[in-house]
Amino acid sequence: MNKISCIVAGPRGKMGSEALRMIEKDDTLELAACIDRKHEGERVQDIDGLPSMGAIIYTDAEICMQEVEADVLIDLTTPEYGYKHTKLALENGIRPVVGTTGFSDDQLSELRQLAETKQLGAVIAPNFAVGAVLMMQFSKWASKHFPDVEIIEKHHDQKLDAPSGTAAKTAQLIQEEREEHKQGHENEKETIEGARGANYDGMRIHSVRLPGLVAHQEVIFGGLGQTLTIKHDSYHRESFMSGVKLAATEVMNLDVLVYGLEHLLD
Ligand SMILES: NC(=O)c1ccc[n+]([C@@H]2O[C@H](COP(=O)([O-])OP(=O)(O)OC[C@H]3O[C@@H](n4cnc5c(N)ncnc54)[C@H](O)[C@@H]3O)[C@@H](O)[C@H]2O)c1
Ligand SMILES: O=C(O)C1=N[C@H](C(=O)O)CCC1
Repeated sequence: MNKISCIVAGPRGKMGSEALRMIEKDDTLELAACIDRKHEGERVQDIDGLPSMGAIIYTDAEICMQEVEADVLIDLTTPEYGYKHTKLALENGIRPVVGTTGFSDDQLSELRQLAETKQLGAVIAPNFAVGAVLMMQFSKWASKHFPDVEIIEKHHDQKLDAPSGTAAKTAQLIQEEREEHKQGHENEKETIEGARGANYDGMRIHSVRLPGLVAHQEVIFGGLGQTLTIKHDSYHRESFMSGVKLAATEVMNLDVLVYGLEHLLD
C-alpha cells in the first residue's frame, strides 16, 4: 500500500516537530517536504532537534506545493500563514489537515467553499486530542440540561490566539444545542474591563496564559444547588498526534471540508 505523503508546515514549532516525530515512526505516512520561515533548501536532519529525515525544507509555500508531489499538507503554524497555506494547498490539489487555530468564521467559510469547488477533502480541527473532542461533545450534551455555562481555557504563555480554538468551538457546539438563553444578572457591570471574560452568545470564556501549562479546559455548568465540571488536560503534545494521524488518513476519503475531529470519530 502506498504511504500518504505529507508536507509539514511549521516543522520547528512545538506541534510541527512533534508531528515529524510521529510521521517518522508511522508505517502509513511519509514526509515529502517541509515549509518553514528559514532554512531554504536544507534537509530536516540538518536542523538541531529535528528527527533524522531527508525531506527538503522550502521557505516559499507556493513553490513547495507546486514542485512537491504530496497528498496532504499538515499545517501547524500561525493563524495568518495557516490560512494562506490551507488556501494554497486546496488550489494545488493537496488535502489540508490543519491544527492551526485562530481562523475567522469568514475564512472558514471561504475555505469550505474552496474545498467544495475543488471537491477535495480538508480537515480543520481546533483540537486533535481525542479527550478534548469528547469534552466538547459531553459539554454539548450537558448544555441541554444545564444551559448556564462558563468556559475556562488555560494555555502556555506563547499562544498567539485567544480565546483558544477549542473554547470557541465548545461555545459554538453549546450554542447549537441549548435553547435561546440569557444567563447572569441583566444589570451586571464590570468595574474592571474584561473581568467577566469574552462573551459568546451570553457564555463567558476566560483565557489563562501561563508558563508551565500546555492545553487545558474546564467547562462549568451551574444548576439549582449543583455544578457540573467537564475538564480535559493535555500535558504533552503527544496527546494530539493520534488525531493528526487519523485526520491525515481520513482526509484522503473526503471531498469536503470538515471542521472538528468529531466528524472522523465513530
Ligand atoms: N489542533 C490542535 O490540536 C492544536 C494543538 C496545539 C496547538 N495548536 C495550534 O497549532 C499552531 C502551532 O502551535 P505551536 O504550539 O506548535 O506553535 P509554535 O509557535 O511552537 O510553532 C509555530 C511554528 O510555525 C512557524 N511558522 C510561522 N510562520 C511560518 C511560515 N510562514 N511558514 C512556515 N512556518 C511558519 C514558526 O517558525 C514556528 O516554528 C497554533 O495555531 C496552535 O494554536 C493546535
Ligand atoms: O497550544 C496551543 O496553542 C493549543 N491550541 C489549540 C486551541 O487553540 O484550542 C488546542 C490546544 C493547544
